[in-house]
Order: sequence, then structure tokens, then C-alpha cells
Amino acid sequence: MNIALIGAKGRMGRAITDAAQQTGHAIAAALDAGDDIPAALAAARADAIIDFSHHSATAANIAQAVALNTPLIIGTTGHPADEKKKLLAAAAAVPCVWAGNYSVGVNLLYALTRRAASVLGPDYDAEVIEMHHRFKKDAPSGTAARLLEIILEERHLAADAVRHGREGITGERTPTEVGMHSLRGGDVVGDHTVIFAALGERVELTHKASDRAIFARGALRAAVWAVTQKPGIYDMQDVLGLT
Ligand SMILES: NC(=O)C1=CN([C@@H]2O[C@H](COP(=O)(O)OP(=O)(O)OC[C@H]3O[C@@H](n4cnc5c(N)ncnc54)[C@H](OP(=O)(O)O)[C@@H]3O)[C@@H](O)[C@H]2O)C=CC1
Ligand SMILES: O=C(O)C1=N[C@H](C(=O)O)C[C@H](O)C1
Repeated sequence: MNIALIGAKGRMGRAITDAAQQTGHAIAAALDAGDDIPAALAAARADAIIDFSHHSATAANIAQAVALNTPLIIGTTGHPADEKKKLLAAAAAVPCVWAGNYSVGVNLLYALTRRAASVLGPDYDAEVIEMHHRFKKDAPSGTAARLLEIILEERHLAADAVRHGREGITGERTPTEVGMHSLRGGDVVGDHTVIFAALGERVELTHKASDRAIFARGALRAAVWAVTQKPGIYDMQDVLGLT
């Protein structure tokens, strides 16, 4: 496949370039901030566009994918919820896979989290912890945001149930809050833990990514899958056949 890659010089861009080389895909255009992205995309005539750049670039990248009628794989995280809704509506004009995490393991973690939230019920206090490298620009991670969505859905809670960190005289924990804690440091590729804690026992579900190749291979798998799909929004669960 011929792929146009946006964010090519970044950590994920480099991982995708390596993974493409290993799996026989060509990078028809390697694009970053400062490039004439519309002109380069038009010239590349790529089979799919993969975007792992910055959330501020997503709207323009969607517009280009739609104008060129080219499948789009979005890996970028950090979009405010109201902005993301509009972006999803625009991207549905082409086959678009949008996932905050392209690893198979995290997509299993999503399923396990849903099951645990449902089986354990509201007596089990839910908290999400993520840790990433010191260079990460957004918090909480896209993966953690999805884990929170799953817990909120299963417990029929609104977004304002999420408690981001705690400080000072917080009072006792309320039964309906869901804690969210983001740690940053060093070169951590991506750790996510969901805790369900009751009086007398605690369940912890943890995923640790140790190599960005795991996300890169997932994004390429999504691109290969997307070119055979009808226009619409898909996530990695669709690609993996888990839905
Ligand atoms: N879905 C998933 O599985 C994963 C998602 N991610 C997400 O992918 C994104 C990128 O992560 P990472 O590679 O670590 O970040 P980096 O900062 O290493 O790379 C981002 C790249 O995008 C470029 N860029 C920035 N703004 C624009 C723009 N407006 N147009 C085109 N290119 C731009 C940057 O250029 P410059 O440096 O010059 O600004 C840089 O080359 C993040 O949102 C991250 O959360 C990361 C890992 C896995
Ligand atoms: O920025 C990163 O590095 C990562 N971002 C994604 C996220 O925000 O969830 C996925 C992965 O954890 C690495």
C-alpha cells in the first residue's frame, strides 16, 4: 500500500515508517508541520492517510482526506470532547479509523474494563491511572479517556463524575466519582491501570506498552482494513473484529 504519513518525523511517525518498511508498505508522502500538506497529499495519490501529528491539525487533515476521497487513520489524541464530535461528523464522509490506542492489548483492556465495571458494580470504586513519557503533550491520555468513557457508560454516569487528581481537604470519596490520575516521566511508552476497589478486595487491570511498534503495526493494520470499508467512523475494535 502507498501511505501518506502526517507527523512523520515524530516518535510515532518514525515507528510507522519502520513498521511500513518491515511489512512492505511504501510511505508515499512523509509530512510534518511547515510542509504544504494539501499539495503533497494531492501529489502522493496515497491509498490511505495516517495522521499521528497534533490535535490542532486534525480538522485540516480530515478536510484533505475528504477532498481526495482517501481513507484516513487518526491516532492523534488530546481533542476536546465538543471539538471531537464535529471532527467525527466530518470524517464520516470517508472510511475513517480513529483510535486513541492501536495496540491489540489495550483493545482487550477496554473489553475487560467494561466487563469488570458491569460485574463488580457501583460498590467498587473505579480509578484510572496512566503514565507516559515526559514529552507527551496531552493529559489524560486518549486511552485513559476511552477507559473513563467505558466506566461512565457502564455505570450510567455523566462526564462530570470524573475527578481529575485530588488535593487538599477533599472529604471522603463519593460513591459515584471516578478518579483520573496522569503521571509523566522519562521514556515510559504508555502504562494504563484501571482499579476497582471495594471494602475487602481490589481488582486491578493493567496494560503496559514497551515499544511504539505495537501502535505502529496496529495503525498499518487499520489502514489495510480501511481501504475495503464503506465511508464511516470505525475504531480499532472494528478492525480487530471485536464488535
Ligand atoms: N493512537 C495511538 O495508538 C497512539 C497515539 N499517539 C498520539 O500520536 C500523537 C503523536 O505522538 P508522538 O509521535 O509521540 O508526538 P511527537 O511530538 O513526537 O510527533 C508529532 C509530529 O507531528 C508534527 N506536527 C505537529 N503539528 C503538526 C501539524 N499541524 N501538521 C503536521 N505535523 C505536525 C510534529 O512536528 P514538530 O515536532 O515540528 O512540531 C512531529 O513531527 C499524539 O497525539 C499521541 O498522543 C501516540 C502513540 C500511540
Ligand atoms: O502519546 C503517547 O505516547 C501515547 N498516546 C496514546 C494515548 O494518549 O493514549 C496512546 C499511547 O498510550 C501512547
